[in-house]
Amino acid sequence: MLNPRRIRNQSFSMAARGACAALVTLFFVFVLITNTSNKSISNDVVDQREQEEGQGESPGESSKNVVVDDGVSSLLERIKVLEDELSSLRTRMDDADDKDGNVGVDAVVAPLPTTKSFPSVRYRNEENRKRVLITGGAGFVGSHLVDKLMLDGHEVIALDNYFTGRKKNVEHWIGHPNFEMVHHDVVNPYFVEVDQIYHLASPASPPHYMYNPVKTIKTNTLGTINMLGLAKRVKATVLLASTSEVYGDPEVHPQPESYWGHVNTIGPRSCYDEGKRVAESLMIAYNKQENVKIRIARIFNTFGPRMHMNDGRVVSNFIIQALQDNPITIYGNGTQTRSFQYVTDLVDGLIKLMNSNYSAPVNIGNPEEHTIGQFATIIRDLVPGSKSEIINLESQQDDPQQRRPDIRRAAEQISWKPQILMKDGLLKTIEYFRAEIDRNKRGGKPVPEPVRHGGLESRR
Ligand SMILES: O=C(O)[C@H]1O[C@H](OP(=O)(O)OP(=O)(O)OC[C@H]2O[C@@H](n3ccc(=O)[nH]c3=O)[C@H](O)[C@@H]2O)[C@H](O)[C@@H](O)[C@@H]1O
Repeated sequence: MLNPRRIRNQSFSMAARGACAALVTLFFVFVLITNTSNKSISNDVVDQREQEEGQGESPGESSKNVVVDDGVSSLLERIKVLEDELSSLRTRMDDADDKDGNVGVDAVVAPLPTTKSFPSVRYRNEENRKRVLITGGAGFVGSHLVDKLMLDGHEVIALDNYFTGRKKNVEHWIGHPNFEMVHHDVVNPYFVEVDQIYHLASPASPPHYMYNPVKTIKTNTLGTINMLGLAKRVKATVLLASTSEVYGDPEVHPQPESYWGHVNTIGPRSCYDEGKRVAESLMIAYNKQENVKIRIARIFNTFGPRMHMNDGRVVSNFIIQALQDNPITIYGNGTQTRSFQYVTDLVDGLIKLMNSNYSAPVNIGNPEEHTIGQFATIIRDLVPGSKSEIINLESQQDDPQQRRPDIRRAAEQISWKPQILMKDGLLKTIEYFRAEIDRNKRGGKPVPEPVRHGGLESRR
């Protein structure tokens, strides 16, 4: 960054140096002319003598003496002016001393910006390096996918409209020659030459997707059409981040991909559930009709670092509550179940699916299932010394009562199964939120209250 004070003092210093140089030059000129004038004066004496001795006067000689005298005095005047100018510049430079008590030009030299360093990435030649587009690339899952693909040596373009994504999640790659962050909303078309498209853009937390249900539907329908249109044009493979929510409040347990689901088309969750169901239909239609290469991942509950503090989902809510000794809020009686996977397992599954030849939907989730009541106790026990009580609040409308993925297809088709135990993932996530809370407190910012379903102002 250019430092205005530094620039100002540099110009003072240049002016001062200029004035000094002028003074020195004038001094030498003065000495030279003075010598010449002395010579002239002594010549005059000789001339006068010669005149007295009867030799003729040279008419120019006496007038030359007058000119020399005038030149000397004007030079002296000029030197005086320059001395004054120099002294005024010195005063102005002293006035510009910085507030830390440092003095003059030396004090205001700010350090130049250092070159940013990046995590080291694998080298790939042109043939093996893919150009990859990730919609929702600055979001919780998207940013972990960016990390994995970048470290693996690919070129990544991340699109995000920053509704729930944050630049902070990918800032460690900004400026890297293989990475590009683009502010763009997928409801508008986007054109770029790529080999693969991971289409993740959409709010995924219930309070976020219920905040603007029309936009949620547009993102999942128009956004998916735009990405499929792009894939068709540039012959890219497109992967849709679908969801376990396509199964609704399931009547089959655990849920295999063959289960059609149980969704309330007019309930508060339908903007997301039906949005993703249409997105899956669009994928299949573009595949059948236009030959677009497609992959469909049905993602089950996922957690990890970079979840938003006000994400509102159960993992972030419970951890933030436990870390601050606030009541842990169970919606309903806590008998509803979920199965939680750590985000790096999900990212591995997405990449394996993308690089497979499999076009039908695949569940990606960890089958380790707990009731929400049990989960509250697990989290509190993992936060040493937490004094949080566990309380029950009103239940959420259409809240799925049981959820657990059948992951046999993932094992068979893409050789994937989760590697991280839920507890190990939770410990990492607790440390992440602990650091976030400390950072907020140090910055004097309030720690956001956990958001309830419908807790964000709905847009009417
Ligand atoms: O985490 C995810 O990956 C999934 O999260 C949500 O689905 P949901 O299972 O309803 O997620 P949460 O809001 O985390 O709720 C899980 C359960 O915890 C309960 N809950 C949540 C928050 C809270 O403070 N207390 C609480 O009891 C909810 O009522 C629900 O029964 C999204 O709708 C899915 O698309 C997404 O895949």
